[in-house]
Amino acid sequence: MEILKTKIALETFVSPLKAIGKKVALVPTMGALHNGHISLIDLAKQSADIIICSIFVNPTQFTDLKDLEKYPRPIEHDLEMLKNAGCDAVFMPSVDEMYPKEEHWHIDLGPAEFLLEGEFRKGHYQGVTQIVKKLFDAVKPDIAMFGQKDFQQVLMIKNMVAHFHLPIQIVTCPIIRESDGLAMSSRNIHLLSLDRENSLVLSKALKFVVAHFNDNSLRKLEESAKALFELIDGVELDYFTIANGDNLQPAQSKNEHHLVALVAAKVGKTRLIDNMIIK
Ligand SMILES: Nc1ncnc2c1ncn2[C@@H]1O[C@H](COP(=O)(O)OP(=O)(O)OP(=O)(O)O)[C@@H](O)[C@H]1O
Ligand SMILES: CC(C)(CO)[C@@H](O)C(=O)[O-]
Ligand code: BAL
Repeated sequence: MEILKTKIALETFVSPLKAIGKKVALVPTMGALHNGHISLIDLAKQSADIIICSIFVNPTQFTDLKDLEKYPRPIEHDLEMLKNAGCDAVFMPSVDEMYPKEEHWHIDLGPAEFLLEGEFRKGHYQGVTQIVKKLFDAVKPDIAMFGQKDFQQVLMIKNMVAHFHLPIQIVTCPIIRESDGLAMSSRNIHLLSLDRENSLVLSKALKFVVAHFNDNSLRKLEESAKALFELIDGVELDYFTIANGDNLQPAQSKNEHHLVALVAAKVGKTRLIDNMIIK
């Protein structure tokens, strides 16, 4: 597995492969890898010849400095996991490599930018699309894999790709969960034992809404889900919503084509997100 730290090294690796017609997949990550990330690598292998994983903790998408400072960075373990998964190359640039000079970035991502995560992490999706565009420019992949766990992120990245007319296929990969239902996430490492137990309320509330979808109105379902959070000390709900899966506006009718339940909550000091597609 190649370890590439500069854009020049990346280009030297990838250009000859593209020149002979190899299909290149990019799996962007911030490291602290788990089986959710590995599932993205596995799916990439099914649709491309060369798999490149990027590891970069992108400062411009963090709205909370403490969150950035304590983001886990177990790089040796990550490299071992990627090698075992059959990844061809890892792109792990420094902050200076990706941001050599101060720059302004602002693109129109549509009204969904300001909802949900965009409301609680203001400017987050400008930072995410800024770095993903840089990664796309550096790798020039044919296809890029993203997790459904970051549902809104996939929507924002698709909007960015449309904005720049990039010829890149964006694939949404299913959420990988622990056996008790908790969605795998790099930040789960911060959950102390009681928090770990309490964290199950996210997936339980989502499952409740999916299971009882036909029994009640949308607003009643949301109320019942929210009530589950009130029962637990040490969990602070940011939002629980049933939304239109195409634009993330609160769903107005059960007849809408795509519906998704989305949740974000602070469990102890750790903020978690999760979602389940209803239809
Ligand atoms: N449980 C999961 N199942 C499938 N994909 C996942 C899962 N967790 C993360 N991903 C995807 O992996 C990619 C990289 O995510 P990232 O490195 O931020 O990891 P993470 O676990 O989401 O970390 P955190 O949410 O704590 O930042 C993203 O596209 C993300 O959606
Ligand atoms: C897509 C991404 C790698 C951009 O930094 C990040 O937001 C993530 O890990 O989901
Ligand atoms: N997985 C999304 C990246 C972030 O939380 O910043």
